[in-house]
This record gives sequence, structure tokens and C-alpha cells, in this order.
Amino acid sequence: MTPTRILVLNSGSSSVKYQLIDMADGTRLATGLAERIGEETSALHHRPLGTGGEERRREERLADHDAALAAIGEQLDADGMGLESPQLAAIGHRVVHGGLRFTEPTLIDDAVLKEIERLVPVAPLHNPANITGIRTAQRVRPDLPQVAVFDTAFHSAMPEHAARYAIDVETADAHRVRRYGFHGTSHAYVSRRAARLLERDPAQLNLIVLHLGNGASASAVSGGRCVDTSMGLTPLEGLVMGTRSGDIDPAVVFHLRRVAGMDVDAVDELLNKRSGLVGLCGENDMRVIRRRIDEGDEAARLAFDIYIHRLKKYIGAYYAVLGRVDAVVFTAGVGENSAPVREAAVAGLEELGLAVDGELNARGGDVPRLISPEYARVKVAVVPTDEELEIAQQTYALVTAR
Ligand SMILES: Nc1ncnc2c1ncn2[C@@H]1O[C@H](COP(=O)(O)OP(=O)(O)O)[C@@H](O)[C@H]1O
Ligand SMILES: CC(=O)OP(=O)(O)O
Ligand SMILES: [Mg+2]
Repeated sequence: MTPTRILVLNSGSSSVKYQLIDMADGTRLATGLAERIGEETSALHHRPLGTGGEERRREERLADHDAALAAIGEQLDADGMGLESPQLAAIGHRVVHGGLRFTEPTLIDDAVLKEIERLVPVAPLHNPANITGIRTAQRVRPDLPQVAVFDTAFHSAMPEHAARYAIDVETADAHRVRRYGFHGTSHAYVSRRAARLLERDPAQLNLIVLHLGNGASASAVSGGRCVDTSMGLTPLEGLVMGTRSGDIDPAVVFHLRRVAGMDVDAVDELLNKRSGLVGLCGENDMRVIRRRIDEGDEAARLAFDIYIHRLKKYIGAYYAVLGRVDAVVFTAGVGENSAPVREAAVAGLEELGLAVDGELNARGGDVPRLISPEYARVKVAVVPTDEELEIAQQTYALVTAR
């Protein structure tokens, strides 16, 4: 029997999400998440959907991505669905930075892996974790096709006027300094899913997609094509994130060098790991921030306000870029779950045709849904992202076409 199962590894900076999907009928056999990798209290949640077994949760320290992948392998093995399984057709890997070279799902060989390694300096929190996932999978199953699906791919069609920075062209070209954009797999999946929710032809739709997770990015999508996005050369530009500053005057870097004596690595660490919500109030989980606001915490309030202010600026900017907007779509951990963030981001934008219905917004759920009132000219929607499903589909399409 031809194997039809795809294992997807979405290795993030401090987590690994995974799914095992049977592409013959789309059944999800297992899903899981290893989180807080490298911290004192890591955890692994595993849901063996295929066997109808109980959800399992293990609290144990996962020192690094290798340890996390070993623990995930054990969980899958326990249900007879491990990496050794003959039913596996391929392994699909999320790879964050694909540079200029990778704009399509790509079968991984030594040369491809080398290029992904070369891109580590422009995705320092992500590409190393992606590489660990690839190497581990290759070690256990050298016979299986391993496919890389790149976060940057969807944005590679951005027009030059959005992709280029206004700096000396020769310097920019010599060092491939330009805006690449990230979370593309999510932006692409969510735009297509939103078109279905709106019962509209994707080719006719103008959307603003807000992917608000730990990393966060906005994109302007016209007729299914990305025309602008908030992340740039690296996943540091744009929105305020869990630990990243997003947009900042680049002169802050020179200033900290000259006045505070910080070297480039220290500033890099500051902007990527000690900024954003964590830098502002010591906490990056939006649930905790909301709780602290309810208790009267001023730092949490200001962090929230700065987060929302930046988000609003991007909604306004992309509205202008698109000219006409059919819908604003919220996705990822914060976008899917935080009603206060959605409400605040859209508040005061009635003149732009944007509004949120309080009751619809407050209703939870994990299905795509509209949260704008009937009369709103621009729809507001929540569409749960599914990067793993998208990666599985692209991986399966590539290996079956071989
Ligand atoms: N119920 C919730 N309410 C508000 N925010 C939430 C909720 N659940 C998750 N989040 C936020 O989502 C973030 C994680 O989002 P996710 O998309 O999983 O991020 P990543 O893929 O970057 O790890 C958490 O840090 C937290 O801030
Ligand atoms: C590119 C990026 O920021 O990814 P994540 O949100 O998973 O950190
Ligand atoms: Mg993510």
C-alpha cells in the first residue's frame, strides 16, 4: 500500500508544534505541542486522535529542540505512529527564512540544507530550530522525503516598491537586504479560508490579515497575492510582539552602541528577546496581561495600549495600500482568543466602515466566524490558522507529483 501519512514539524523559537495527518482522507491522527523549550518548566501535550486515546500531558524539562523532538518521537511511538512507521509518506518542515532562493515547497537535500543554514543570521531565533528538526528526522528516516515549506514563500510575490528598503541599491543587492516577510503559510491559508467564510471569490477580495501569536505580523492581500507585510529582512520588523520590539528607529542601535556601549549582539538580544510585551511589562502572555490590567496594573495597561496603537497603525496603512478593504481577519494565539485585542484594534474605525459586535466578539470557539455587525461595510472575522495542515498539503502535493 502506498503510504499516505504526513508528519509536520513546526519548530518555533521555543516550541515545536506537530501533526500527523493521513492525506488519503484528511484524518488528523495526532497533534501536539512541546513548549517552553530550554526553560525550567517545559511541557509536552500530545493528543492521539487516531486511536481515540486520552490527551497526555508531560511536565519535564526539555533542555533543547533535540530533547523536544525525542520526547515527541516517544509519544508517537507509544501509539505505533512514530517516525519508523511504514505508513509515513514524508515529513514536512516549517522553515522560517527561505531567502530569495526558495519560493516554493522544496525537497530537502544537502545543498538545500546548506542554504537554510546560510540564512541563520536573518532568522536567528527560527532557522536553527528548523534545522534541528530536519536533521533529527533525517537521522531516523534517511529513506523518507523531507520537504521544507517556507514562511517567506507567500510574500515573494510582493511588488518591489513594498519589498525594497529605501537604502543604497548596490549595498542592498550585494547583501540581499530587502523585506522578505514571514508567517506566509498562515497568511496564505487564512486568506483562502476567509474567502470561503465570506462566500467570495479569493481573486476579488482585498484583505488585511493580522497574525497575532508570539511573533506577530500583518499583511495586505489583494486577489490572493500579498502586496505588503509588516515583517522585513528578519521577523523583527513591524508589530509589537511577545518579546520583539517590531518597528523602531534604526538609530536606536547606533545610540545604544555609542552611549550605552552595547555591542551589536547585545542590542540584537535586547530587541529580539527583551522587548515587545515582555520588555514593557515583564510578561508576554496576553491572558496574563489582561488579568493584570483588571487588577489595575499600570505597566500591563501601557504595554497593551502600545500593542494596540501599533496594530491600528498597520490597519490604517494597509487600508490605504489596498484602497478598498473587504475584511480584516484575526488569527493565531492572540488573534483567535483575545476579544479585548480585537475590540480595541478596531475601536474608533467606524468611519472606515469597521466595527465589531460585542456579543459575537465575546463568543469563543475554534471555527472561522464573523464578528462584525450586519451593517458593517468592512467585515471583521476570526479565522483559526492551521500552518500544519497547509504544510502537510503542500508536502503531500510535492511528493505525490514526483
Ligand atoms: N485564551 C487566550 N487569550 C489571550 N491570548 C492567548 C490565549 N491563548 C493564547 N494566547 C496568546 O497566544 C500566544 C501564542 O500564540 P501562538 O500563535 O501559539 O504563537 P507562536 O506560534 O508564535 O508560539 C500566547 O503567548 C498568548 O499571548
Ligand atoms: C516568523 C515568526 O515570528 O514565527 P513565530 O511567530 O513562530 O515566532
Ligand atoms: Mg506561530
